[in-house]
Amino acid sequence: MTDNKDDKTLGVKKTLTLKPSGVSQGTVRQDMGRGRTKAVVVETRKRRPIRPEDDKPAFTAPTPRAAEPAAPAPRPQQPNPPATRVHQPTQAQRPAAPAPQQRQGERPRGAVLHDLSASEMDARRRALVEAQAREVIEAKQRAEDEARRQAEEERRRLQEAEEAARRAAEPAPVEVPVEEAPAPAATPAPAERAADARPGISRTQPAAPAQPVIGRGRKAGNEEDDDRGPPRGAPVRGRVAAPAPAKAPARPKTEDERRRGKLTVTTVSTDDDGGNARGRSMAAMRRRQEKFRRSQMQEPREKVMREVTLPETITIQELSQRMSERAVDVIKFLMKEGQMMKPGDVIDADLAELIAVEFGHTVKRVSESDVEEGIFDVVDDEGELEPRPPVVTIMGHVDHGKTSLLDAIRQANVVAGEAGGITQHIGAYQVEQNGQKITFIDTPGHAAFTAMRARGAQATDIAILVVAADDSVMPQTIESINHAKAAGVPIIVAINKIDKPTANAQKVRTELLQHEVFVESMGGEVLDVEVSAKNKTNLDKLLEAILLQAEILDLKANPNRTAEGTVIEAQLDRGRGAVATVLVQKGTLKPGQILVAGDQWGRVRALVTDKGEHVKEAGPAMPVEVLGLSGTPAAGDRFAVVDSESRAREISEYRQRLARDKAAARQSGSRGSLEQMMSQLQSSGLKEFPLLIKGDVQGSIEAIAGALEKLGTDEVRVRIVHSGAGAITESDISLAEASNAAIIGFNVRANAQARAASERSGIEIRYYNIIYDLVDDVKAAMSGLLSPERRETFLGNAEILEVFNITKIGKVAGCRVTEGKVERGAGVRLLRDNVVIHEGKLKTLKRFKDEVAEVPVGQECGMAFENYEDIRAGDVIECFRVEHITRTL
Ligand SMILES: Nc1nc2c(ncn2[C@@H]2O[C@H](COP(=O)(O)OP(=O)(O)OP(=O)(O)O)[C@@H](O)[C@H]2O)c(=O)[nH]1
Repeated sequence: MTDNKDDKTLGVKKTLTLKPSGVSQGTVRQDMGRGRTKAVVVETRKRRPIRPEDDKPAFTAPTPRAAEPAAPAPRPQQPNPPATRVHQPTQAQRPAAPAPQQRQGERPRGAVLHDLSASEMDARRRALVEAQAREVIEAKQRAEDEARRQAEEERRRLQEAEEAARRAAEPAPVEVPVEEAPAPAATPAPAERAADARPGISRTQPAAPAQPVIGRGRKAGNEEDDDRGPPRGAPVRGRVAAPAPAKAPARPKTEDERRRGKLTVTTVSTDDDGGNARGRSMAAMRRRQEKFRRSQMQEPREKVMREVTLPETITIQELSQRMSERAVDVIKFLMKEGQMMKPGDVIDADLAELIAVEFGHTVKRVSESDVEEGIFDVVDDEGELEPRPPVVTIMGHVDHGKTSLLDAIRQANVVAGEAGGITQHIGAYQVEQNGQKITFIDTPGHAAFTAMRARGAQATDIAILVVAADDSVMPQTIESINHAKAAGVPIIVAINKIDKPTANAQKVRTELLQHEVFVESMGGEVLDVEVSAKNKTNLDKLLEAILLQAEILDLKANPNRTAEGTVIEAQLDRGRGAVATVLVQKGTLKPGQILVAGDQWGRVRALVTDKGEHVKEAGPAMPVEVLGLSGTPAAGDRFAVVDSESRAREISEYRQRLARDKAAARQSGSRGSLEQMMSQLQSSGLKEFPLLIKGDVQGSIEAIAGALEKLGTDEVRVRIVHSGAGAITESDISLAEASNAAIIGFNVRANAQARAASERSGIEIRYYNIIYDLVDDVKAAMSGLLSPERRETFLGNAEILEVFNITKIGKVAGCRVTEGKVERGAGVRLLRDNVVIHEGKLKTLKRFKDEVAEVPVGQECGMAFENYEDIRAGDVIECFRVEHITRTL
């Protein structure tokens, strides 16, 4: 059926399709079997020009054109057909071959044509021409669409199947020897002609696989030859099929091939992307997208220029924040400059300015002390001032009766409660006389407290100089006079112990003259009162003298403003945290306010008076305990209320830096443990050795510092590089390391990081709980008489998780060993907030029900102390071993 139709068409087309060249192309539909068909674009190249003699018409055509394609194409010889390289042979092509034979039999039709008139013939011809032209165009269009669709499908399939699909596709080409249609005379159907127009495909395609085997250049050359060389109709099948298809994509196309745009499944699948993109995988696509995204992200943001306020020192983090830059960028910049730093590192203003300018900002350098501006020494209007109680400090030589006198006044017996009779803690309290309040600051009289006394004098309005009538003026009496005079504080002389038979008040007055203290009875203005603390004699007179003096001083303050004052003492209280005894000097302090005290800050949690009462406010000249600070400030530090936490933090950070700088400034070049320093003292004649003292309360530290200072001679003395209340921290170790100081812990312990740091740096930490032991040790060392060393080895720490009350045994701590190990028989200490609560021995060490010799880290155990039961969950049990080693220098 199809054949007949073709025949008919061919017969007509023969007269219409004379093409100038030997190349034509089109699409043919191929039967794929099982009802599937596929359109394939083919190209047919005719090698030999059509010779006129071949076009012998079978019948006489009325038009010249009819004569052209008449020659029946001799069927091409089988060995030499020009191969139409098509992936699948087209069925449509095959019928083309027998066409000439069939045309032979059409002669009768031609005879009929002769009977038609010329006009009829022309009309028919035109109609045919037009019909065919339409058909050709439509067929071409369909063929192109189909080819595109097929190509797209194929490409997609091939991409998915990658190499495997390609391999399957490449070797498959079926070489269809296309009959050498002798001329346009063959006049194939339009679709066929389109397909025939691409015969070259078949010839070039096979060349590709062969190439990698021998050599690209030579092979390519051969192919070129083959393309042109073989006689018309010569089959190229052998060359086509042979090559390894896997290598095909690697073969570069020849220029000729590109120009011709030959189409194979492979080229169809690749050419859409220009051929090169064929191998691009999804991963590559994703990488490309990712790269693009990154490049987008890395685009510089729009810069916002800022004026960055720079203090003298600043952390990188803070600087970054002020510049609104990322700290990591600042660190990167510093890395480029060869400096490895962390966000928390402190840099000086010069470097900070360099960085800020580099990041495109301007800087405004300020003095660090600016942060305190407007906080302290705020001047009040005269009209706002109200009378306030006087603040009195009692000063004098040791044992002249200062505490006794204060006790007598306060009607409380503090002396009896003091360890060794020495006042170690400074207190402050208020008493009332005739309805008027007087604030007393209890500065201990021991020589060790010299420094504290000096500070106390600054906070006070009136100094009571206690001089024992039986002892008269002594060195510390003179020192006290000097401090009071330096502070511009008026003195009231209390001549104590007048009850004693050896008392000589007049001698005291006379001797005071030598130190420019002129009492009233000697023609001066200094009030003097003869008292007996023991018998409470003339205490009223003393208080009246104080009030009289206060009246002369006309003491006033504005209670209606933010509070400001001085820290009298501070300590780390077990359970209450940091507790600071402060003296409010201006304004009124209230709970909830934010306080900066020294280098510490905090929100006031509670205010407690000297009598233990919680109060809602503390006005001028009122001493009060403040709870809620982040740490313990130093005695003598000034405090003030600020409006925000950030301000408080800023000020406290500034003050911490200031303290660090001061400490660093004090550091010396010497280095070593206590023994090393002592040996250095002896061998090199070193004049001083540095110590860092940490204690449980400020008072103890002052006592230790004073005692150690007192040991000093013209040749050698102790230099305290730093002292403070609280646990020994890593920063203490680094300071000790920098200044080569030994560390003394008085009733405190080093935390884990500090211990590790001390081991690393070889800084010795000595623990004491009795001042005299400490002083004796240092004294012995200073005089070169070293007793056997008591070396303590830290074994481990265990945290108390729970406390059990067991009948007959008592309290047992359920613990987990958090560090090292715990040994039975070793020494143990109970630590609460790193402060030693108890030191002793273990009564029991159990794992489950069994008594064990030791418990390693990570395990849980039960522990109970000998003769001690005040244990709480959260406490830490420190386990240590003690060795006594004879010292050798
Ligand atoms: N006879 C007599 N003895 C007194 C009097 N006042 C104090 N004492 C004694 O003097 C000794 C020292 O008294 P303290 O009050 O501790 O003297 P202090 O100046 O506070 O001493 P430190 O705290 O060590 O600086 C004690 O033994 C008191 O009993 C007094 O008025 N008469």
